[in-house]
Amino acid sequence: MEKVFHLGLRTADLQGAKLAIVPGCPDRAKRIAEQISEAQCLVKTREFHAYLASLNGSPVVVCSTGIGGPSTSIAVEELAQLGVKTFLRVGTTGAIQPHINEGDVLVSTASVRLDGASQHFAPLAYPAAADFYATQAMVEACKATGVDFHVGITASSDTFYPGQERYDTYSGYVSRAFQGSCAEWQQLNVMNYEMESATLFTMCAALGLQAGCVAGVLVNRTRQEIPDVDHAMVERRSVAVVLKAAELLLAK
Ligand SMILES: O=P(O)(O)O[C@H]1O[C@H](CO)[C@@H](O)[C@H]1O
Ligand SMILES: O=c1cc[nH]c(=O)[nH]1
Repeated sequence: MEKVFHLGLRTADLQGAKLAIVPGCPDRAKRIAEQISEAQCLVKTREFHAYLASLNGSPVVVCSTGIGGPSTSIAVEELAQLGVKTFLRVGTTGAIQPHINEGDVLVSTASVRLDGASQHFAPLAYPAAADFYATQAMVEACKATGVDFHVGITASSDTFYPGQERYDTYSGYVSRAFQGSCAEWQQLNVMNYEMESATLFTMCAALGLQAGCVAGVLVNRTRQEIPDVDHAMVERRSVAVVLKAAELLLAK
C-alpha cells in the first residue's frame, strides 16, 4: 500500500504487527520499546514516535499518540490501515476517588466521553467501552505484576484544565458546563481523569478493533493538584502491566 499520511509508513514496515502499545508521551514510547527486544525506530514525526520490537517472537508496534483525542485518532487510524488490530494505551492519570493512591494502576472498563473526537466516529449515545478481552488481559497483568490496581470508569477529557475542573489556572475560572462536574463524577464512581481513552475506545469499538487502557496515578486530586510522586516509578508499574497484557493477548 501507499504510505499513510502522517506516520509515512507502509504495511511492510510493520512486519505483520497486529498489536500496538500506545502511550501519550513520545519519550515513554522509546522507553517501552527499549524494554522489548530488537527495538528499532520506525518514524519520529510530530507527536508520533513509532518503534517496532519483538515481544516473545511477535512483532509489536509502540507508537506515541500525543495528548488528546484528535492526534490519538490519527495514530490509531493509520496503524489500523497498516494492519494493527489491538491497541493498548498506557498513560498517566489523576485519581478523583479518595481510596486510590499515587502509584496505583487503573484499568479503564469504559470512559465518560468528555472529548470531541469520539463524536466523529459515533454519536454520544454510543458507549466508549473498552474491549472485554483486552481489559481482562490488563487485569490479569496487574495481578501477575503485583501492583495495587483498581478497575472501573474513567473520565476522558479534551482539556487538562477546564474539562477536568481545575481551578489552579491562569484565570481560576471554569466554564459553567464543567462547574461541579468533578463532584458529579466522584458521586458516579468515576475513578480518574485522562485525555485519550474516550476517543480510543469509541473509535476502536466502532471500527471493530480491540482497545484497552491502563494508567499510572500521578496525583490524587482529592488531596493535591501538583504531583510529588516519583514519575519513573509510576511509569515502571503501568508499563510492566501493559507489557504483560500484550504478552497474554499475543499468546492467545
Ligand atoms: O501520560 P499520557 O499518556 O500522555 O496521559 C495523560 O497525560 C497527559 C496530560 O498530562 C494526557 O495525555 C493524559 O491522558
Ligand atoms: O490529573 C491528570 C493527570 C494526568 N493526566 C490527566 O489528564 N490528568
